[in-house]
Amino acid sequence: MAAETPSCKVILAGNIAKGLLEEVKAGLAALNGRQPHLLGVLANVDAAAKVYADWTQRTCEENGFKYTLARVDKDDVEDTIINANNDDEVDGILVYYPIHSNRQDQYLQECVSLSKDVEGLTHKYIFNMYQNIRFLDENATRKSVLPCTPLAVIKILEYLHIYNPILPYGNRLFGHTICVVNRSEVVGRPLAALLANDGACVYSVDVTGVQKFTRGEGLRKRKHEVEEMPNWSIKEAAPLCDVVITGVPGDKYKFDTALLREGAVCINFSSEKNFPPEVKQKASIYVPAIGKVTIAVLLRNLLRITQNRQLQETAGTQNEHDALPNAKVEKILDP
Ligand SMILES: NC(=O)C1=CN([C@@H]2O[C@H](COP(=O)(O)OP(=O)(O)OC[C@H]3O[C@@H](n4cnc5c(N)ncnc54)[C@H](O)[C@@H]3O)[C@@H](O)[C@H]2O)C=CC1
Ligand SMILES: Nc1nc(=O)c2c([nH]1)NC[C@@H]1CN(c3ccc(C(=O)N[C@@H](CCC(=O)O)C(=O)O)cc3)C=[N+]21
Repeated sequence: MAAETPSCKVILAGNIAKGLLEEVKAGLAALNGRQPHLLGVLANVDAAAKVYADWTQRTCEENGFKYTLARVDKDDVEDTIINANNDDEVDGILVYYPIHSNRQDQYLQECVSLSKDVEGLTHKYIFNMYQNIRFLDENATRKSVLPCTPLAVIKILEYLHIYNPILPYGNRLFGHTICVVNRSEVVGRPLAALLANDGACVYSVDVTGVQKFTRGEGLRKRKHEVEEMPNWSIKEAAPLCDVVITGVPGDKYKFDTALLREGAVCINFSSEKNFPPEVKQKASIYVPAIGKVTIAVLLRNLLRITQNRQLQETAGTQNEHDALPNAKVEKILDP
C-alpha cells in the first residue's frame, strides 16, 4: 500500500509576496510620478548580505523602484549615510549589517534619518513598536515603520488567516498561542512583542530560556508585558502552541517535531531549514522560507516612507533632521 500523503499544505513565500507586490504597485501608481529610490550601503564582506542586496535590487527594478548599491569602506559608512540623508534623490536608506559587530553598528543605525529609515531601525520606530504606538502623529495620518522580517511574518499570518478579521484591529491574534524560537534584537524579540501586541500569547524561546509575552488576561493591557518562565525550555512551550516560528542560524539545529501539536502552523525565517522533512507529517501548514515576503515588505516600507515624506511636505515642513533630539523632531513632525 502506498504511504499516506500528508495533509500538510506547503506555502511558498513567492505566492504571498505576489499579493503584497500588487498592493505596492497600486500605491506606487498613486505617487504622482515619483519613482522611489532605495540606496543600499554595503561595507561588509558577508556573502549573505551581498546576495540579499542583489535580490533586493532585482525586486526593486522589477516593481518600478530605483535601487543603487554603494559599496564603501566601513569607515566611510557614517559619511555615506549623512550625505544620503541630505540627498533629495534618495527616498530610503538600507545599511547592511553587521559592519563593526559592536555598538558602533547601533550608532550607525541612529545616523539614518527617520524619514529615510526603510527598516525601522532608528529609536523612534523601535520605541513605537515596543510601546504599541502605531502612528507617528496624533492625527493618525503617518504610520510608524516596522522592521521588515517581523512584519513579513505578520503578513504571512494574515495570508494564512491566523489573524481573525472578525475581531477588532489590534486584537486579531486573540486566542492563539505562538512559539518564536530566536530572541535576537533584530528579529525574534520584536516579533514576539508585535504578536503579543496583536493579542497572542507568545512563548519566546532562546538558549537563555523562555519568556512569555502577553497583553494580560482578557487583553487588559495596552501593550505587551514579559514574564520569565523559570525552568521552562522549548519542551514545555512548543506543545502548547498552534503556531511555531523558527529562526535559528546554522545548519545544526532541527526543531524536534515530537513537540509539535497536531495541525500546528510552522514558519521558518532562518536561512537554514530549521524544520526536518517530518514536519509535514504533523503540521497543517508549513512555510519553509520567507525571504521573498521580507523583500516585498521592504518595498512596502519604502513606499510608506515616501508617502509619509510627501504628506509632510504638503503640510509645509521640509527636510527634517532626526539627528535632533526626539522632542524637537516631534515638534517639527507634528506642527
Ligand atoms: N528571511 C529573512 O527575511 C531573514 C532571515 N534571517 C535569518 O534568520 C536567522 C536569524 O537571524 P538573526 O536573528 O539576525 O540572528 P542572530 O544570530 O542575531 O540571532 C539568533 C538567535 O537565535 C538564538 N539561538 C541559537 N540557537 C538557538 C536554539 N537552539 N534555540 C533557541 N534559540 C537559539 C541565539 O541565541 C540568538 O539569540 C539567520 O539564519 C538569518 O540569516 C535574518 C534576517 C532576515
Ligand atoms: N540591515 C540589514 N537588514 C537585513 O535584513 C539584512 C542585513 N542587514 N544584512 C544581511 C542579512 C541577510 N538577510 C537575508 C534576507 C533574506 C534572505 C532570503 O531571502 N533567504 C531566502 C532563502 C535563500 C535562497 O533561496 O537561497 C528565503 O528565506 O527565502 C536571506 C538573508 C537580510 N539581512
